[in-house]
Amino acid sequence: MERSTPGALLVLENFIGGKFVSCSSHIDSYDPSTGDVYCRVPDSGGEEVEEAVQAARDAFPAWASRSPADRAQVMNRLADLIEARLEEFARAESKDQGKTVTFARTVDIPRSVHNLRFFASSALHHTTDCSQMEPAGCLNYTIRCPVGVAALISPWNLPLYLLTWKIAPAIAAGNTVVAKPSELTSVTAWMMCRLMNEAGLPPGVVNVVFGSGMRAGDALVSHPDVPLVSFTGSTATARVIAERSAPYCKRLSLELGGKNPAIVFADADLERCVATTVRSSFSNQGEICLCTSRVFVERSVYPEFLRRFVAAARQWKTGVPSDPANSNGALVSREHLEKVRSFVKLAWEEGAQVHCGEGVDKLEVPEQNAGGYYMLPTVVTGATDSSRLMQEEIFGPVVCVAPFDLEEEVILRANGVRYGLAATVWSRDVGRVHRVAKQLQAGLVWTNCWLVRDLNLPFGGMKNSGVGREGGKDSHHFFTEVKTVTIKH
Ligand SMILES: NC(=O)c1ccc[n+]([C@@H]2O[C@H](COP(=O)([O-])OP(=O)(O)OC[C@H]3O[C@@H](n4cnc5c(N)ncnc54)[C@H](O)[C@@H]3O)[C@@H](O)[C@H]2O)c1
Ligand SMILES: N/C(=C\C=C\C=O)C(=O)O
Repeated sequence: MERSTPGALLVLENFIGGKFVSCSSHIDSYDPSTGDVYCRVPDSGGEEVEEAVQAARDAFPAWASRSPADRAQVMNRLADLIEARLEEFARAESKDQGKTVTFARTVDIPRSVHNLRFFASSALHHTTDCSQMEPAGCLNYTIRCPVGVAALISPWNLPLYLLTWKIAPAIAAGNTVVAKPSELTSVTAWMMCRLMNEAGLPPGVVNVVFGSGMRAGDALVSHPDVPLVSFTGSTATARVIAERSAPYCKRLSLELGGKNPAIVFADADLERCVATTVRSSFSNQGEICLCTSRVFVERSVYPEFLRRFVAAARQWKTGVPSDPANSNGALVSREHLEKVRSFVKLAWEEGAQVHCGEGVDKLEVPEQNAGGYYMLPTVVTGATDSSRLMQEEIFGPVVCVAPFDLEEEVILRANGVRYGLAATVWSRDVGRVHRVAKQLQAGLVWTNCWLVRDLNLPFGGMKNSGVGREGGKDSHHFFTEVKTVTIKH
């Protein structure tokens, strides 16, 4: 059972039309590092969503008619205000999500600031198409217009980072939005709302409705006045959203789960490869959609890789999120911890080998954190390609390692899952890198690195990992309608 913290709890309110509006019912939110309730999140439903959509509709004409430069100025002010409170945001993100303060301070919050600045600036540089038709004497050109009220739904793993990844391109293009963050991690979105008026954002341009997917989320995606939904989350939820949106033919962007392979060829720089693969497998407790979940290693270097990898995984310290010595904090919730643990249990039951972590090493946390949702980085070998461990998204600090013999074989095995989000290839042979990258079914392929991101380039997944792409031009296209104008001169 979760324990309850005595004393005053943080109580969040919805942000609608530039004002905080209280809600009559709430959902408890837990501090994953202790298991204590520390915050109450509005349990919004149809009524609150209706109010927010109305506010966004009212604000749309004026915001859409502002120049991109004008909109960029407001967005940059919001970025500055968040940046000035970086430490406060980082600590709140850590307490809400379980991640280390170091990770929030160096990744989540700087990246949220960057999202706002990047999309503010990139909106100033988009061009449209133009063509002349001779001898008809016609000039054709395109115009891009904002779509209207955008529904933005985000998950719990990178709360402010993924929310700003959607809010920034949506409002930069002139849309107004109703956002719904995950009910598990709502605090930094609420903190950002507290800065919106000061940044000069007109009331109703950004509205945030907090609550569960089943109530607030469902009301939002099925609202007839919301023509566009950008969703990041699980594939299962995406299917429900697609069904609920279908009667209205809504425009959808779906950024979903992954089962990302890393492929290590014998000529790889093993030292760098091991260090980066430990990071790609376990960063943020393995709770990043881009985390490595399956590592295929060419047989001649497999024993050496495994020895070094297990040793490095043991060095990836797990514990209290505020301690700078720790690389990992706690998983987001008790339910999620149990789910991730169940995969390791399955590994034991199926006769796979667990080399370190869960069930092998001892995790030590102070007495006051005993109720927290901690789990050590866990390395498994001997799982078959068709096993649930090798097929299903685990989304926690568990990685499977397996040997391979041939290039063609490993491509087939890497592609042999329903997902297709990201892959990593380790080799010094440029020809091979190009050949393999081309054949991998993944929206992103990193070679000799991981998580290097240029926001100008498309981001998204193939197969069950998503529909559409976001980033730079792709986000601009998603958040605008294009129209062709023909003039006979
Ligand atoms: N591809 C990416 O960019 C990316 C990034 C981060 C996370 N993810 C994926 O997200 C998943 C983990 O996040 P999660 O557990 O929060 O996902 P989730 O699908 O359970 O929830 C995501 C969001 O959708 C809302 N939601 C749930 N049911 C809904 C419904 N019926 N209608 C509308 N909204 C609903 C939730 O409240 C939450 O805000 C993993 O699968 C992970 O891979 C993908
Ligand atoms: N959207 C991005 C990352 C998503 C991570 C998922 O957990 C990004 O880097 O732009």
